[in-house]
Order: sequence, then structure tokens, then C-alpha cells
Amino acid sequence: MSEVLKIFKIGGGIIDDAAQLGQFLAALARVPGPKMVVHGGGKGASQMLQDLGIAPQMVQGRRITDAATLDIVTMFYAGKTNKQVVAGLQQHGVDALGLSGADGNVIRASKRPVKEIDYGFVGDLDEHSVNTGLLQTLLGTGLTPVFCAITHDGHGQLLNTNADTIASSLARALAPFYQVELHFCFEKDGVLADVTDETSVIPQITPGQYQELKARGVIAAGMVPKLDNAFAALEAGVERVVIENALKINEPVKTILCRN
Ligand SMILES: Nc1ncnc2c1ncn2[C@@H]1O[C@H](COP(=O)(O)OP(=O)(O)O)[C@@H](O)[C@H]1O
Ligand SMILES: CC(=O)N[C@@H](CCC(=O)OP(=O)(O)O)C(=O)O
Repeated sequence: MSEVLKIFKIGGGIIDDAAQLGQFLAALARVPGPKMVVHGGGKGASQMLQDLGIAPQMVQGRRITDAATLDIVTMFYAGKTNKQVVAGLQQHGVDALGLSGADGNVIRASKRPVKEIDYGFVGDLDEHSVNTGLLQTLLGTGLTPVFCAITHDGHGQLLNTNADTIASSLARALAPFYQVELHFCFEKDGVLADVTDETSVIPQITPGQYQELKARGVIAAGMVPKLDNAFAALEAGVERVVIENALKINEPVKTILCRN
């Protein structure tokens, strides 16, 4: 039986709040065994872009990333945010190692082709994107890799890549080597039947129920790409996929995805 590997993706709402981030990282430090962290930071990046006079542009949950936007999100995700998460884990005794996709060629992406929309410097991942050998070596030494949303194309170009997609791709790529648990952690208690009612957490969702809830508009906005990535991971052999509150990872309330 292969070892359990837990991958935690943490989103913008929590990352931008120092107290909440600290609480999440303290809880994460108590999770035993090999683990990895993927962080977003989209909300903070949009604020920083606005402060610098650049209007953020999102289409279907993805940021249109021109050259100026790429410079700023690289500084924000791969710099400030990544190092803050790493320092927070070190504070709690976790030997964390911050990585962009370019470091150790750990995640190689390709620039999204221009179709109806030109997303600019946005990276898409495929089944060959993840350097699984390097990750197994790092995990084997007891390090906890911490990924930001910046990848590269192997030709010197950095690319901005949705953090939920990175988490799902890492989980899928590592599924042949570990029993992978993928945790999408954010500010709600799970997938809600009514987004205005925190107590309406749906404990389990099948792909069929997801399609129905999406068609009724119950699941919308950033939750759609998150669940698309989550179900793709489950279908590709990831053992367990969970949507939960970043501040309640040790509590039973959460949404667990089911294969059928
Ligand atoms: N049914 C739902 N349950 C929970 N959240 C939902 C639902 N429908 C829409 N949302 C919205 O989706 C958001 C999560 O997506 P997003 O902001 O992209 O997350 P993250 O920053 O963690 O990647 C929630 O904060 C919520 O406002
Ligand atoms: C291409 C693209 O959309 N990249 C995302 C990367 C950050 C992210 O995914 O942040 P959250 O997880 O906090 O939403 C962006 O720049 O917003």
C-alpha cells in the first residue's frame, strides 16, 4: 500500500488575512505525514493591480494577464505570498520549500492559445507538466513543497496559472505514487446549497448532482472552476477530494466528492 500524500490548496480570501492564514498554517503543521501546499492570492493581486492603476480583468475565473500584470502577479504570488506561507510554516516547525513552476522545472506549462479571448501570459497544464521525480525526492527528505500560481514554458517565459488547476494537476500526476488526498480550503464550510446560508453545506456530491446544481445556478462563480478541477482529479485516480473551510480542517463539516 502506497503512502498517503495530502495536498492543501488555499485560496485568496484566507491568504490575505494574516490572522486567518496563521491559524490555517498552525493547523496544517499538526497534519502528520507528507504534505504539499498550493496557494492562490487572486483577491490580493487584484487589489495590488488596482492600487498601481491597472484594472484587473477576469474571464470565467481566469485572469487576463498582459505583460505588466504578469510582472506584478509574479512579484505578489512567487514573492510576498509564497515567502509568507513558507515563513509561517517554518514558524510552526514545518520545513517548507517555496517553489514556482520554474524552480527545478517542477511545473512546465504552455501558453493558452488565443481563441475568442486572448488571455495573455496564462499557462495551461497537461499530463506531462509535473516533474514527479523531483517531488518524490523532496517529499522523501521530509520537506513540504509550497507552490504559487506561477509556472514557466521552458523557453524563459513565466506564466500565470490558476491555483486550483495547479493543485488538481499535482494531485493527478502524483496519484500513481501515493494515495493522494486533495483538500480545497477556502472561507466557506464546503459547497453550500444556498451560498447565503453557511449552515447549508452539502456533505457529499456526485458528478451528476454537480451538473444539476451548476445548471440551477446554485454553484456559481469561482466555485465552478474549483469543482471542475476537483472532479477531474477524482476521475484521474486521486483517492479523496474534499472542499472545506481553511479554518476548520480538523472538523467534520466539509463536502466530500463522490465518483458516482
Ligand atoms: N454553492 C456555493 N458554495 C460555496 N461557495 C460558492 C457557491 N457558489 C458560489 N460560491 C462562491 O465561490 C467562492 C469560491 O471561489 P473563489 O473565490 O474562486 O475561491 P478561491 O479564492 O478559494 O480559489 C466562494 O467564496 C463563494 O462566494
Ligand atoms: C490565470 C489565473 O487566473 N491565475 C490566478 C492565480 C491565482 C489564483 O488562482 O488565486 P485564487 O486561488 O486565490 O483564486 C489569478 O491570477 O487570479
